[in-house]
Amino acid sequence: MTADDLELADALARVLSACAPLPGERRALPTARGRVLAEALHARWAMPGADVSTMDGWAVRAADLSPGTGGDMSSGTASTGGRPDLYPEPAEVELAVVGESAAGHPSAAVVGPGQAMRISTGAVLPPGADAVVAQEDVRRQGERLWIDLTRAGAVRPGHFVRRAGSDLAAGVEILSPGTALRPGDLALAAGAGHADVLVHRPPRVAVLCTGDELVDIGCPPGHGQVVSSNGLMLALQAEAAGAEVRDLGRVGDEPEALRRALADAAAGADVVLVSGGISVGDHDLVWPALLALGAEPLFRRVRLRPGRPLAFARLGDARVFALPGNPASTYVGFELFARPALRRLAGHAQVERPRRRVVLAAPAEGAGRRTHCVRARLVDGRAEPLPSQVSGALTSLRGCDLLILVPPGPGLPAGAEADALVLTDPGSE
Ligand SMILES: Nc1nc2c(c(=O)[nH]1)N[C@H]1C(S)=C(S)[C@@H](COP(=O)(O)OP(=O)(O)OC[C@H]3O[C@@H](n4cnc5c(N)ncnc54)[C@H](O)[C@@H]3O)O[C@H]1N2
Ligand code: MOO
Repeated sequence: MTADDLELADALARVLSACAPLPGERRALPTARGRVLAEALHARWAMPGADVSTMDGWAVRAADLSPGTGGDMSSGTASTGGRPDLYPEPAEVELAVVGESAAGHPSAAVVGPGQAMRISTGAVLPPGADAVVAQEDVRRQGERLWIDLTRAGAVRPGHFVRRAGSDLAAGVEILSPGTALRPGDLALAAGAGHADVLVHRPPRVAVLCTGDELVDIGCPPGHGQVVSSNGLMLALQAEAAGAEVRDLGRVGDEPEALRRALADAAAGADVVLVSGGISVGDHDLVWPALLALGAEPLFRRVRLRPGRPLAFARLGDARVFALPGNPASTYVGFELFARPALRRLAGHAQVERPRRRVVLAAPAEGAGRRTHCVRARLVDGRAEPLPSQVSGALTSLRGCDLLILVPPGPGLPAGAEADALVLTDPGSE
């Protein structure tokens, strides 16, 4: 460990200062899910555009249904539980049927005193009417209608009516810049008059694995060989973070080939993710290759386990993350640094994984002067470190829900509290 090793927060700050939201592009709504809005959206019209019924039933004048206001209170037979009642409330009001207002077919006819118009859910309230009675609360015979007041209850103006503009007034802001668009947001944009939106362009990511020992997925490894699983993992992690990924496969530990592969990866990419070859061995050639290509070094190592030899540089327009080849180091390095970079480029306001204070179900080992990023599962609300924490062990990533940030020092006992980054919400996927 050297004085050059950066604290995690400092390293992340350097990463983020090299990333600004990418320019906007217009997208049709069906293709904008998950994208981040680069403009404020306003309602092009009020919603609903007119007073509409919320029930299938009858558009009426509320005054006709209130005793003593002129409706035909035909049968004063309200139930009084068998007792004689000196002032019986009328149980029914009789109205005359006039026309229909159906959804998509507003009626221009006026509902006059003593009249009711057939109306469906979502249909425009006709002129003259100010309330709706549900069809379950009436009886109809030909052109006559009797409203059962004991069932309908107090029918005041606005009863079962959704007022014009009650959802949204015309011109109000409906979605602000920086909103990550979800299906409900896009439905709102559509309803309020938009067919497309200005969203940040997604970051373009190139993934490259290095190492003479690597063989392709599906090939049985020979003696001393390993399957190159990091490329797949990084491509999927980057895709899940909203990036467009170009997987360049693998390149051997040969300087010229590596330089060519890195230059190719950087061309047209916003971010390059390189796995392996970033330690200090004779065959760790990624850093020298980046420097030879003229990359601007931004940091070389971080106080992190797994993932100490994690380097960051700028090569042309691309930000290059040189991630250590051990699978857990690659995984953790992506989560802590590359994912926030991709989210910043994509325009998200919240770039880091949500943090949660967790209680440890078992002890978590410390990593000396480094933060130990312990892979863990969430079990009954407690953080249970996965059995293996070896950076070269793929099993140390199996079912990983959380990255517990064990501070530098001797570690934490069972029952202790620690901050953790939440990777998944168990049961939600
Ligand atoms: N003298 C020192 N040696 C090492 C140090 C150090 O500080 N001084 N750091 C160690 C640490 S910590 C790590 S982490 C590794 C990082 O090494 P590299 O980034 O150079 O990675 P490689 O040597 O290329 O590979 C390490 C390991 O991972 C396997 N690997 C590589 N690529 C893939 C892939 N695409 N898919 C799956 N597995 C991969 C590789 O076979 C090795 O087993 O350096 C330590 N050494
Ligand atoms: O830092 Mo390395 O990633 O511990 O194995």
